[in-house]
Amino acid sequence: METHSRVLSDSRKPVDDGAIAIETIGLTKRYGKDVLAVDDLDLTVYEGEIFGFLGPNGAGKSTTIDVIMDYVRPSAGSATVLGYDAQTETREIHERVGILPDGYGLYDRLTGRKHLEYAIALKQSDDTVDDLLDRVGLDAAAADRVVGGYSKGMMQRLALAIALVGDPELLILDEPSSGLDPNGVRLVREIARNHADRGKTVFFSSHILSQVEAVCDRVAILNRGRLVAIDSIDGLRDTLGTGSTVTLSVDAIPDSLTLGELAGVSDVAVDGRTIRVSVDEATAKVDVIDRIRDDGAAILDVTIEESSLEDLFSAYTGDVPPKVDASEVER
Ligand SMILES: Nc1ncnc2c1ncn2[C@@H]1O[C@H](COP(=O)(O)OP(=O)(O)OP(=O)(O)O)[C@@H](O)[C@H]1O
Repeated sequence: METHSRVLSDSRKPVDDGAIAIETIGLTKRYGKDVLAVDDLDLTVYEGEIFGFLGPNGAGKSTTIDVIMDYVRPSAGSATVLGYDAQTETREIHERVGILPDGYGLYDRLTGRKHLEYAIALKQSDDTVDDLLDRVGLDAAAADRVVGGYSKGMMQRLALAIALVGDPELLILDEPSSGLDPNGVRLVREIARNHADRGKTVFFSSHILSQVEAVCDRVAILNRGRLVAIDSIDGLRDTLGTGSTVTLSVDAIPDSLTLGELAGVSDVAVDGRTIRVSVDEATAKVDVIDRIRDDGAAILDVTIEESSLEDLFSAYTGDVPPKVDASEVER
């Protein structure tokens, strides 16, 4: 398989290259001699974007976030957040950023309410606890219990509420959907959209493509510490031709099936009264449906399966991403 070692060009920059929310230049982080967690990363995120930061486990996403929040120091390169230097103007950054970290950092013996009260005091915000609870779907009774008894989903909702305190200019979400049920996943998306609709920035880090693609304007793909692509999801799919599969049930297979002639169609397979069509251009999906009707078949059902993150990763890196054993990672 072809390996894309260069960073593909960005086909969907905001029309008006507005103010910059996050910028890293040559950012590099080594742990000891052997681990190169982030490797010469140049990244620009614009204000008002929902920016997806995608990569398999161990790609360096959390380390990048750790550097831009000054939780760890880079080995080389620099980062700015909202125009402030990540290393020398940390206070200014922390006042303006809300972060949902990977791993909750919550205290078992404190109630959810106490956590929020502390966060509100720290940010000197006029938010109310009840309003924040409401935004993340935690009820008041749950908030009065200690966090030690919370489910993973409840902890994630509480951590999200803490990130929202003070209505930050930049919201950093590191694997925000972990532990959440589908309603919680939807809630994260709504919160991200609502934030961006009000001109604020969301940096959404995840290894799950479906969650990123549903909400992000642009994405960067990180692999083994290196930026391998930065574009919209559709742009990535189009560039790579990893495309989607359209599966159609029809009343009868037409005598002359002319789908193979369509631009953007790479493969057609027929099984009984099911037609499976691989397309490598987003616009070809609708053309496939039109053409089958023109060929004389009635369509009874259609499903569309987009290429998975694994397909995209494989296309960019030429191999399956490495899995990192959590026990190997000292935090
Ligand atoms: N404190 C540390 N000491 C040593 N190595 C580390 C440390 N933190 C991270 N690493 C290593 O750096 C690399 C990048 O890890 P990082 O956690 O940034 O990746 P990630 O993309 O966020 O993945 P995940 O989603 O699994 O957290 C991995 O190889 C990891 O083992």
